[in-house]
Amino acid sequence: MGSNSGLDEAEEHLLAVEENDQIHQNGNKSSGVTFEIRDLTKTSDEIAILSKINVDIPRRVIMGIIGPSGSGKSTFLRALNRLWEPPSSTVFLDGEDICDIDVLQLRRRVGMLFQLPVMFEGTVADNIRYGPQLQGKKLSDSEIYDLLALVDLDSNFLNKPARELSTGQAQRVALARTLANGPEVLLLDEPTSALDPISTQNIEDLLVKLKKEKGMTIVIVSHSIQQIQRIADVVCLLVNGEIVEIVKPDLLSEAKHPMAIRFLEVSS
Ligand SMILES: Nc1ncnc2c1ncn2[C@@H]1O[C@H](COP(=O)(O)OP(=O)(O)OP(=O)(O)O)[C@@H](O)[C@H]1O
Repeated sequence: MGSNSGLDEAEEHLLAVEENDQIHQNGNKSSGVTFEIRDLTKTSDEIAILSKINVDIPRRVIMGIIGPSGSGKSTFLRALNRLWEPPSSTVFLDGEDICDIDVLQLRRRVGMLFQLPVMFEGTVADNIRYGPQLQGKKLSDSEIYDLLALVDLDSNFLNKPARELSTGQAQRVALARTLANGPEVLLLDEPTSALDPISTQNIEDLLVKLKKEKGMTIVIVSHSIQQIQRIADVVCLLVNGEIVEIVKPDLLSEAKHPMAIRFLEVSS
């Protein structure tokens, strides 16, 4: 399925997600597509890492990306904010080729969170102030309180040394730091794989809240099919650099690609 042919049903599903009333009610922007990805291909030493990826990521949805190790999930995610530079005219954000967008501007609009949060020197407040400061904007304490509240941390965290946080707390501060830039899109690469179940649930609840209350578009790579089924509206299954299925998470068991079936069998 190199060119993702035969995905008509999935495209219909994506349109249905997009048409969802709740999605229309949130945020100020008109509904539609956040990312359009057209024939996104990457090869290394003649091996296809991404192979003719064609997919639209609708606004205000959580899209889960799953697939076997080495199938290209992180590479795909990194292409969306140019941590890996995609070929021009393959990834469009709000209709604009991302290669034509200033890279710092793009990364403010498309924030990213990794598996392990990296805290900068200084306090939690210093970390959260960092991004806006680069744009010459100084966040007030009350703006930082609001961001901390959004990630369910109380105001006592403001002056804590960031390096003394637990991994779960640090991941939430990393999320607040990303949100301080006011992104439209969040990319998450296995954001909870280093966290305990309660911290994991906190982050999952937060992502759903950010989609519903802030109208954000979220793309999350996860090794946990259960996690994707809990929070995603739509899921892409990547195998050998190809999208072989785009389905509603509760229909994953109906995947038809042999590698997809094998992956789902061993993952559930
Ligand atoms: N910079 C690079 N240069 C060459 N090959 C790379 C590079 N980055 C990744 N790869 C290769 O591309 C393939 C896809 O890697 P990627 O990290 O995107 O997979 P993944 O699905 O995220 O894997 P995992 O689930 O193990 O994190 C792998 O075979 C990897 O070795």
